[in-house]
Amino acid sequence: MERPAAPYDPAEHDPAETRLTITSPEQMRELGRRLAKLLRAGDLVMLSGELGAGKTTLTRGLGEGLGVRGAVTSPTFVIARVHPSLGDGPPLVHVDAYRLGGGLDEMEDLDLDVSLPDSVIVVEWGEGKVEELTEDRLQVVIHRAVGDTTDEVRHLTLTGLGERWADAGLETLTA
Ligand SMILES: Nc1ncnc2c1ncn2[C@@H]1O[C@H](COP(=O)(O)OP(=O)(O)OP(=O)(O)O)[C@@H](O)[C@H]1O
Ligand SMILES: [Mg+2]
Repeated sequence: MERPAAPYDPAEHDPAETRLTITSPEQMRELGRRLAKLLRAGDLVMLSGELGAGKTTLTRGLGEGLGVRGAVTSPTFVIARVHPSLGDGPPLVHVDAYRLGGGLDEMEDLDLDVSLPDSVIVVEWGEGKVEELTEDRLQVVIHRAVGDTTDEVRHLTLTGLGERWADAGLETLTA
């Protein structure tokens, strides 16, 4: 008799971590297009980094790579925007959690008319607010060189948490 596989225990695994340096907005967008190829329905991507770090620029590339309708812009007047797929892929739900005070409950109340498990969800400013959506998530932290505001260099750390990301090929993004 075959033994059932042991359940995945996050405590026994190091999170998958990949570091990257990006030198222009175009390259950030290109990274988004490539990262999109690793994403699938149900994925949660959390983007952190200060104002102007490039979170929305990266999301624009994600939208292009996923082949969704509508240009990704800063959701200034809305908390979340749904971009349906132009093909048969998952929709992109782009959330700006900056003004999402109460966290997830509020997000469920947004009445997005989309099934979150069937979507790729990308959240800006989501720390402490959306983690409970899923144990598996990809955290992207964007650091900007301090002091030089004209610098286009960004340092990224991508951390894949949970079984979903254990073997997802994040390291291929550095190539
Ligand atoms: N390497 C880079 N990657 C991304 N954006 C860059 C880069 N270099 C310069 N920029 C510029 O920085 C700005 C990033 O803006 P963006 O809206 O993507 O940031 P954000 O992190 O979403 O900010 P916010 O917190 O206000 O939502 C753009 O004007 C972009 O042209
Ligand atoms: Mg933004």
